[in-house]
Amino acid sequence: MADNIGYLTLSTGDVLTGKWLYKTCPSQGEMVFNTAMTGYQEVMTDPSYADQIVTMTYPLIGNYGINDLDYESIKPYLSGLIISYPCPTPDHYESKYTLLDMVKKYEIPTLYDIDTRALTRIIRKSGEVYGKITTNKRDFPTMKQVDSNIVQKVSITEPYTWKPSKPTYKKLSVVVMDFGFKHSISKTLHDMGCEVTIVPFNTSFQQINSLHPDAVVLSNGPGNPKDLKGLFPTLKQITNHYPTLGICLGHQLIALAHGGETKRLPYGHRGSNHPVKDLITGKVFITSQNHGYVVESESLHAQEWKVSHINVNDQSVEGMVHHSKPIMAVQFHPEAHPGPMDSFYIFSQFMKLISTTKGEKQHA
Ligand SMILES: NC(=O)CC[C@H](N)C(=O)O
Repeated sequence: MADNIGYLTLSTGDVLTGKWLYKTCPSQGEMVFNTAMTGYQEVMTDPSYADQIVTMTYPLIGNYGINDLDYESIKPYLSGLIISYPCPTPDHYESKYTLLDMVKKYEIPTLYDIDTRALTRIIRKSGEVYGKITTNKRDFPTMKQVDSNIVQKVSITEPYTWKPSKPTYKKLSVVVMDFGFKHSISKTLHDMGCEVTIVPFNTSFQQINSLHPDAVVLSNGPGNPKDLKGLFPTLKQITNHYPTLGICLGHQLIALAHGGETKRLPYGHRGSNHPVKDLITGKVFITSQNHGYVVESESLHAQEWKVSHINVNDQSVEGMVHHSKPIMAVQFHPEAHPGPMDSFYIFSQFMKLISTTKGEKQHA
């Protein structure tokens, strides 16, 4: 049994002992924790977790299995998975595979029987923690930050278009810039009747113009938004020209491209029950979140931007709208998956924004 023992060594000097669910190592990453009780398949396939070792705080993982429907990307990009108990006997009508099948298929280094509560306390206390999944308890992580080219590793290289199955009378076409997009974003737009074209993260303004879209979405994605500095002038041009929705990394990129600032949160927001207040309606929504950085509200030019949403727990910026241009952005995940659909209305608002802008252009 001793050869089933594996270690998670941390940049804090701590060593946690667990058992291998799938042994492939060593593997390093930024340590993050997700507090969702369900949605492990969506979490594992969300490209925003690239270069990160994800700890699930809910103790039972794998209990409803893995299906063919809930992939958020074609494959997982996370560096490792840390859990307490992997359920070997899933039960759900859509389940096709076990958690073990999944980690084996995609070769995700996975340790179980780890005290995930103790680990989460270390991450919460220390803030920025890096970890290594290894067979040697004296083998500590050398990694100090997520790769600054990580978006390039997860973005598509060739654009593709998804025609609507039931085109609506509005016939809206939307370009999604892929910084590591979750499939639920394009699926939601498609379900709303849009033609969706997904383009690589470094697509130029001219290339986007040649597609004649009605609107652009800047997707979620991994890493520090400031690492994409070279794209800010292009993103400013794009967002000044087209109705735009930014989601998570996309939200941060819009703020930076327009002269705002972002900062690192002490230990991030990752889970399915983060309360967010819509400052325009005064309503509070339970949202799905996965981010380590936030936009600094004081950095936004007040003549141009209004903070539209804040996090109820720590008052951080969760959304912004431009005063005169059709640009809106949210830090949380309105597409959910995993998590509640409470903030789905963001997509409806975006559709309205596109239609109004299109109508104004036609009447001009
Ligand atoms: N889900 C995301 O888009 C994450 C954005 C960014 N990588 C962050 O951690 O803040």
